[in-house]
Order: sequence, then structure tokens, then C-alpha cells
Amino acid sequence: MSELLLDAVDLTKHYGSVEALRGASFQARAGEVTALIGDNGAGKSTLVKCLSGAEQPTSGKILLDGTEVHLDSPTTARRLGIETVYQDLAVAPELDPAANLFLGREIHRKGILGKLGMLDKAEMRRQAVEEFQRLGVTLQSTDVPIGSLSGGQRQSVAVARSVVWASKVVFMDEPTAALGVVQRERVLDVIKKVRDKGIAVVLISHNMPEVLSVADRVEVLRLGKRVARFTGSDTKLEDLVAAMTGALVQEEAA
Ligand SMILES: Nc1ncnc2c1ncn2[C@@H]1O[C@H](COP(=O)(O)OP(=O)(O)OP(=O)(O)O)[C@@H](O)[C@H]1O
Repeated sequence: MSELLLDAVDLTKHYGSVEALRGASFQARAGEVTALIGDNGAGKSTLVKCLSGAEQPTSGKILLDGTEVHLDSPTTARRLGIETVYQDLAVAPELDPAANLFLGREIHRKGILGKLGMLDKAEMRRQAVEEFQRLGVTLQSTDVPIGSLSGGQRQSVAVARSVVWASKVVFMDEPTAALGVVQRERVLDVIKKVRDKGIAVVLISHNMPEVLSVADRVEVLRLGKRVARFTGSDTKLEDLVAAMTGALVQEEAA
């Protein structure tokens, strides 16, 4: 069994009187794609926000590599090797793919020019091309603003960016939503390459065939709690649906 990287135990999250998480547990392992599924309002986004530092749980424990962590901001989470790719694509459309890859983590030129804030664009481009090649992201040109690329290419760059910086966990919230079949396959290929690097990939998706095709494990949330877990190869679509709708419950509250 692969190494347990992320272990969330009994998380609750209250928004006023709304209980978005009611004792949710979740685990992700190195070198595996774990799908996080559940019906609308099950608490998936809230859980991901708590595990990526965007929100803090009301109670519960988060362990990374066996050590309890307090993710008080996305910056803290990133420092610990946790990256997130959001549905709404946080790319800068006017910048080229290399600049997007280094957004917020730019390489400065050496010496006085660097100290004056001058960026080493050639080095960033060289490293970006290398990373895109390694991850199988094919772009006709790396010199054009990312806004002029196709949706799939933009999404691949967003995925690549999270991967380049993540050392432990990458959350991907509906990374293939709004993509055509070919582009979707391309992004899924990038996701598999990320997993093969030994990173724990967490895929939030409503697309069950996609979940079945790419996930090594599936964890199901319902009404703010994990209700079932499955291992990829022996999982059936009917079981996933049954768990999401409440017809099948494997786990009671932790
Ligand atoms: N900021 C907030 N304030 C109040 N309630 C919230 C907030 N965020 C989420 N909720 C509530 O918490 C519950 C879980 O929402 P969440 O967005 O985590 O579900 P989800 O599984 O991601 O749903 P979807 O698949 O529709 O995106 C919902 O009832 C939602 O209305």
C-alpha cells in the first residue's frame, strides 16, 4: 500500500448555523489519484478549502506525513507542498505559458539587475519548456499570451503549474469541466503523469466515468461526512451512485 500522505480526521466546519462538514475524514496517498465525490452540497469544496488552507476547520485534525499541521493560509499549505488547481482557472490570460508557470515565484536575474527586480525571462522559459515536455503538455507556441490558447491547453498549463510546485499533494477541483473529449483526455494524461511522480492527487469530479478511469481510490462524502471508500479497479458505477445518494453507507460517523 502506498504511503499515507494526507490524513484528515473528523473535520467539522460551521458557517453560522450551517454545518458544511460534520465529522468528515479523508485520506490521500503518495503516487495515487484519490477521487473525492459526492452530490451537490455534500461538502467537497469545503473539505478541499480546509485541506488547502483557504478555510480553517471548526474542529478536527489534519496530518501531513504523520505530523499534525495547522493550515492557517494557502501560503502555509503551499509551503508544506500542497497545491490547488481551481475550477475557475487562476491563470493570467495576458501572460505567456512560462510566465504563468512562475506566477508569484518568478526567477530574478543575478546581481544588481535582479535586485532591482529584473526577471530572468530566458531561464524561466527554458525551465518551463522542460517541465511542459516532461509532463507531456504540448503547446504550439510558448510565446503567446495564454488567453489565446485553447481551454484544454490553458487547463494543462494550470495543472502543470500546480505540479511543478507541489511536493506532496495536489487538489484538482473539476479540472476537466467545460473541456471537449480530446482536451479532457489530455488533462487526464497530465494528471496521471503527476501521480507517477509520487504526488498524492486529489480529484474532485462529478464525472463518474472519468473517476472510474483515472482514480486509484474513491472517497465519498454525503451530508458533510465520509460515507464510503472504494479501491479503483473493483469499483462499479452503481456503487458510487448508491453511496452518493445514501442507499449504501459503509462508514458511520467517526
Ligand atoms: N461560505 C459559506 N457560507 C455558508 N454556507 C456555506 C458556505 N460554503 C458552503 N456552504 C454550505 O455548505 C454545504 C457544503 O457546500 P460545498 O460547496 O462544500 O459542497 P460541494 O460538495 O462542493 O457541492 P457542489 O458539488 O455543488 O460544488 C452546502 O450546504 C453549502 O450551502
